[in-house]
Formats: sequence, structure tokens, C-alpha cells
Amino acid sequence: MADDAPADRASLSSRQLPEMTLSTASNPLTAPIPPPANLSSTQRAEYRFQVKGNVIITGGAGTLALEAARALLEHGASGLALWDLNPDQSSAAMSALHKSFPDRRIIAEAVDVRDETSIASAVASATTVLGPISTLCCFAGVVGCTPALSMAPSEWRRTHDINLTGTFICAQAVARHMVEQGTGGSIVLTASISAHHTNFPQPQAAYNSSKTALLSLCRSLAAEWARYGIRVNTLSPGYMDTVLNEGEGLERARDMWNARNPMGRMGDPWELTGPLVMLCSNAGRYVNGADIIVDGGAMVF
Ligand SMILES: NC(=O)c1ccc[n+]([C@@H]2O[C@H](COP(=O)([O-])OP(=O)(O)OC[C@H]3O[C@@H](n4cnc5c(N)ncnc54)[C@H](O)[C@@H]3O)[C@@H](O)[C@H]2O)c1
Ligand SMILES: OC[C@@H](O)C(O)[C@H](O)CO
Repeated sequence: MADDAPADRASLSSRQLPEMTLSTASNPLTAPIPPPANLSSTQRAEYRFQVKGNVIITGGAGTLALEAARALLEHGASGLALWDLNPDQSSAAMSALHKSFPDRRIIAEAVDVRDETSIASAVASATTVLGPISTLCCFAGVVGCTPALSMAPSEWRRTHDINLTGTFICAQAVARHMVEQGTGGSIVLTASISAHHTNFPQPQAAYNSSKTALLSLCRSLAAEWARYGIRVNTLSPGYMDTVLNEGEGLERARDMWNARNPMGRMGDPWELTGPLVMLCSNAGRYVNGADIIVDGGAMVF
């Protein structure tokens, strides 16, 4: 730094650098957690994909989120909070899950991921009702097919506010809680193959851009939060058979997507849950800052 650098710049860098300093010192929050020696082979297999503690899922009334909720409960999550804009659908989802998992605590909360005040209070109520949170899965997202030449700035902003800023607000609020608890955890952001290539034939510049930014956000958070035992990863689904891919003429695009997919079809929402459970369980203990593409091979062309 130049001798004549302003004092506030010097103090800013000396305050910030230690935070990002890499450390080789042993940290119990990042240490390996191999299965205890006395487990049988079956117990070791269960241990590998065991999901511990309570889970929050945003966009919790959506198709991929509901399949994820069911999978995480099947793998041992003790409690679940479904957050969505749509309170009727998330309450219906909550009731359905209660029937299948009567021994778990499951709550539904009407929240807008763009609203940091309601997110902070939703974290507080989830921890009060469920206890410490160990997993956050961010599924809330919107898409629109608007050509860039005619897109209103309001649509661009809304897409980024929900898909990118809303995801950051939720991740930050839950990570603050995890740091306070001193327990660490796993955070999964939902990107898309649209983060890696440009959708065709649908014009989705705002959506594609918001999802690409999530890959970078994931890597940044993974770097900053590993020291607290928080792993951050993204899943990039390909074309999945959900309502997100209906309307706006998208039915006509399906034949084209399938023709360009080596497996010749869209994904079933269930097919995203294997990689998700891995990221949220002991199996994903050393996976951090990664992106997993789940698309039947669509990205190979
Ligand atoms: N379906 C696919 O093919 C596909 C592919 C790649 C990525 N994704 C991503 O997966 C995620 C889930 O997609 P899906 O197919 O299940 O769609 P979906 O429309 O069924 O689910 C999205 C959910 O997000 C909720 N939501 C929207 N805005 C919100 C807000 N401001 N606050 C809180 N909740 C809000 C909606 O109410 C809805 O329940 C999205 O982020 C999507 O971009 C989907
Ligand atoms: O790229 C696949 C998705 O992210 C998405 O399903 C699609 O582009 C929405 O129309």
C-alpha cells in the first residue's frame, strides 16, 4: 500500500484480511467424521447418507422442494420448515408430509425471500419450534420467457431479487444462526443448467444471469463460511418435469429439449434427491463450493 494511502483504507484492510486468512490449524467443525468403528456394514451405509437435525426449505411449496423435503425426512431430518410465498400450498404440503412422517415436527411459514425482516423472524420461529437448524435448501425461484429487447427493468430486477438476492438473504440469515449455534451445517442453492449455457429456444436472459450469479455466490460463501463448519454447494438441474416448464409456449419446447438430451427425456423431480441428500448428509462432508449438474447429459452437447 502506498505511504500516502488514506488511514481508513489501511484500517479497513487490516480489519478484513485476518477474516480471509487461510488456516491449517485443526478445526473440529471441519474435521473428518468417519463412521464409528463399531458399526455394522448396514449401519455404515445408513450413516453415510444420514441427514441430521432440522431443515429449512425455501420455495417449499414448489415441486422440486417438496420432493426434496420428503427425501430429507426419509434420510433422518428431525424437523422441517417449509417457507413459501404461497401459504395455502405450503400448508397443504405440510399436512401431506405430516401424514407420512407423524413423528417429525413440520411447519409452514408464509415468507417472501426478498424480505429480510420476515426471513429473520422466520429463522427465529423455526429455531423456537424445531430447535437448531443444520440444513438450508434454497429452491425459491421464478422464470419468465421475455426477449431481452422488450424486457422491462422491473422484470429483470424481480428475477434477480428473488433468484439471487433472496437466496443470499436466506443463506445469510441461516448462516448467522449456524455460527451462533457453533454447529455448522449444509446449505444448498438451486442453480440450473441455465447457469452454464444459454437456454434454447426460450429467451430467458434474466433467469440465466441470476442462476449464473448463484454459482459465484456459492463459491464465495463456501470460502468464507467453511471455518464455521458451513458447507455451501449448488445443484444445477436440467429440464425437470415441473410447472416451471409449463405455459408461455414451453410445452412446444419440450420436444426440442428431449431431442438434445442423450437420455431423450426430462428429469423426474425424484431424480434430483440423490445428489441433494448426498450434499446434506455425512456423504457430502468434504464437498464444498461445488456444483452438481443433474440433467441426463443435456450439457454434453
Ligand atoms: N423445473 C426445472 O426444470 C428446473 C431446472 C433448473 C432449476 N430449477 C430451479 O429449481 C427451483 C424450483 O423449481 P420448481 O420447478 O420446483 O418450480 P416451482 O415453481 O414449482 O417452485 C418454485 C417455488 O418458489 C416459490 N417462490 C417464488 N417466489 C418466491 C418468493 N419471493 N419467496 C418465497 N417463495 C417464492 C413459488 O411460490 C414456488 O412454490 C427454482 O429455483 C428453479 O429455478 C428448476
Ligand atoms: O434450464 C432449465 C431450467 O432452469 C428451466 O427449467 C427452464 O429454462 C425454465 O423454462
